[in-house]
Amino acid sequence: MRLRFTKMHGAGNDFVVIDATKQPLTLTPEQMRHLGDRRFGVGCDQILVIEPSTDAGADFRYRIFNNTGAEVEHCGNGSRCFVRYVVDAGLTDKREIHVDTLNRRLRLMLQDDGRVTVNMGAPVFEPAALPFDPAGLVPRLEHGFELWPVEGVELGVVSMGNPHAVQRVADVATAPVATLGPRIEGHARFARRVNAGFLQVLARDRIALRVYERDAGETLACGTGACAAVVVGIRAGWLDSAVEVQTRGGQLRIEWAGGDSPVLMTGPAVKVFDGEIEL
Ligand SMILES: N[C@@H](CCC[C@H](N)C(=O)O)C(=O)O
Repeated sequence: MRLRFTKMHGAGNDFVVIDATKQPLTLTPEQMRHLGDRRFGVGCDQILVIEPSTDAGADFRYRIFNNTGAEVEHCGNGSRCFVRYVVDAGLTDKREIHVDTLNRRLRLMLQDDGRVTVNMGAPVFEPAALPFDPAGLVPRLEHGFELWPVEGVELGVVSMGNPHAVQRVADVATAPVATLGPRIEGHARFARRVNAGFLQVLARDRIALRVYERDAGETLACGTGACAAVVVGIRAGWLDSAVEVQTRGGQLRIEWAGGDSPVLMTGPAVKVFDGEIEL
């Protein structure tokens, strides 16, 4: 099969985007892995498949697969690329788009400067939502927020639709992302594994962040990871309600008013090239 695709990135988190709005497409996990392979395939962190909506309230449905072929619930940087793609491909003339993912409906807005703002929904802090098993652990409370001792560090756990465990570090440049990241990602307390964030507070409105993503390993940016880090930082009393997040691949802006209010994420979405590959 010859497959047409578009390569895109959001702050360096890169995607193979596939338009399945006109005809259904099913790729095997092996085909996904081939697409994701940076030497033998195209190369990407995630694969995004855009489908027609199955619900009257949404404009599209989009599915997200890590480059291992595993389907996941949410991808912040990918959702911005999704909007850029459907607008540039003429699949919609709207600037405010509603899309269904595996477990959330997102509202996304294309800004005049080309950046995209995504209403990411509300964070969920209950350990069961990740799921995270805290049995036998005694958390340290920081401004009333639970930081859980796991692998010798303190983790704030939060679901943004997908699972995140965030730790504060003194310096992201020297943080043990490559060694500790996989240990947290695959820790037995996270039954569906977890994205491991390393957060450095630079000021009350500015952080630096690295994320060791579930399946994909460290990426240049993680949108849901940025949301998770900021909401953990706000709940722990380290951050104000609007924060610039410096990732290794670019800058994201995250806003959260607390409680049940949604997290807003604004950032870039860039097309790299169109291509075709034999699968
Ligand atoms: N890069 C993404 C997150 C992709 C999914 C993640 N690796 C998971 O397994 O949950 C983002 O920008 O949010």
